[in-house]
Amino acid sequence: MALVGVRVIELAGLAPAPFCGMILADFGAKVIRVDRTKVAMSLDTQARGKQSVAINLKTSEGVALLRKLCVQSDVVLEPYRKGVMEKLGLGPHELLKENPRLIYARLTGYGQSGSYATAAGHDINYLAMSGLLSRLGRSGEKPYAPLNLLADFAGGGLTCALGIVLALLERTKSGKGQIIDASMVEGAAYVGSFVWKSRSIGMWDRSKGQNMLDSGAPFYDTYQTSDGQYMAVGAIEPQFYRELLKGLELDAGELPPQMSFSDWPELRRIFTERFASKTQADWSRIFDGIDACVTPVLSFDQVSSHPHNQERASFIKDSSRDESPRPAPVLSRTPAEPCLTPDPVIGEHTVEVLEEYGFTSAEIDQMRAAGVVESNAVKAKL
Ligand SMILES: CCCCCCCCCCCC[C@H](C)C(=O)SCCNC(=O)CCNC(=O)[C@H](O)C(C)(C)COP(=O)(O)OP(=O)(O)OC[C@H]1O[C@@H](n2cnc3c(N)ncnc32)[C@H](O)[C@@H]1OP(=O)(O)O
Repeated sequence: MALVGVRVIELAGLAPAPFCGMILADFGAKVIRVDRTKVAMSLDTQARGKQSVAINLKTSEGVALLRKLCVQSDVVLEPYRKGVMEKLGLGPHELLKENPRLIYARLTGYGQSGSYATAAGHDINYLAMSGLLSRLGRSGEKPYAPLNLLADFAGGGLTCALGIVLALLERTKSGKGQIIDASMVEGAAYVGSFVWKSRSIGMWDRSKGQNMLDSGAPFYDTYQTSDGQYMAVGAIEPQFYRELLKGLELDAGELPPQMSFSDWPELRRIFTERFASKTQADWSRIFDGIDACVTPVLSFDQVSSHPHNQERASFIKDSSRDESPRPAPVLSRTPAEPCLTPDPVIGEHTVEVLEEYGFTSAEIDQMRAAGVVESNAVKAKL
């Protein structure tokens, strides 16, 4: 795997940093999540392949321990509000002094500077501040956040993982680490570069929900089928649009032109009526093999049994038979090998990791007795 040999210390966070850590683990990094002590259970649902060490950072010994782990690693990934790590004496400048090769990734909403830097927030706030949220949603309706995918994951976790991999690559030349300031506002805005930059060709001249790709166009939308399912239509180019009409058994000569904005409501009405006349399975059969850019909107239950996804093994099952997406993209020589065993319980690997980082059994026992660290065994399932 591409990242074998890379050691990552991930401070436990809510959603974006865990995803970033999981990407690194999927591609071979050893990712050690630092959890709090005295916590009933972890909220990290993206812990695949990680180890867990539980440290009480409200003790000076806990902070000293974390410092040792960080300076003997390649990457630190921290998801806290600006200033939290500095308050602990674990800011990047201190740690980089001890380990100049360290890559110190800071994944926050607003970044490390600016007047919002210390403000709390969540995906929807970051998306709002990126400008993108103002463009999302149907015409005449309020802006709509597409789950917490854009800021937390695309602009946050994924962009931060890119930053870490870039810094690792650069380190092979310079021998030096660096600090990564990953702001989810900026990451989301960057993911939205197409929207920003395609304004110059008039793609977004109309208001929200009335443009080609924001649910304005009838040929780029979803339609309900007679069994209450949906089909997705993305027939933008004229040759695919022609095939769409063919599949729907509509006569182009009797319809308004594809690009006539004023006729879009009427076209949508016709498509809606047509799609409502057959089931999703019927439409899938009709459009399979036609280059019309029409596909079923698959539910989580349907997705892994769809022949295409099955043929590519795009979804995997872990040892509990829980299904999730296989890591992407696929690398030809060094693909990801996602761990299929259960996620770690908090403190499951405390002893193992501390031993690996050079602590003696006596030191570990002493820290456990003093409540600096906690180690927990996996409960047997009856
Ligand atoms: C009913 C509610 C249940 C909740 C269930 C939740 C289920 C999961 C749902 C996921 C939802 C995801 C949502 C939509 C998101 O958008 S997640 C993205 C959130 N934003 C970010 O990550 C941006 C960067 N982070 C932040 O801005 C802030 O961390 C935050 C998310 C607003 C949370 O703020 P807050 O709780 O005040 O924490 P922070 O200021 O970061 O300080 C953390 C404090 O914790 C301490 N800490 C850390 N590790 C340890 C440890 N091992 N042991 C002891 N203490 C620890 C730190 O030292 C720090 O303490 P202090 O400096 O406050 O004294």
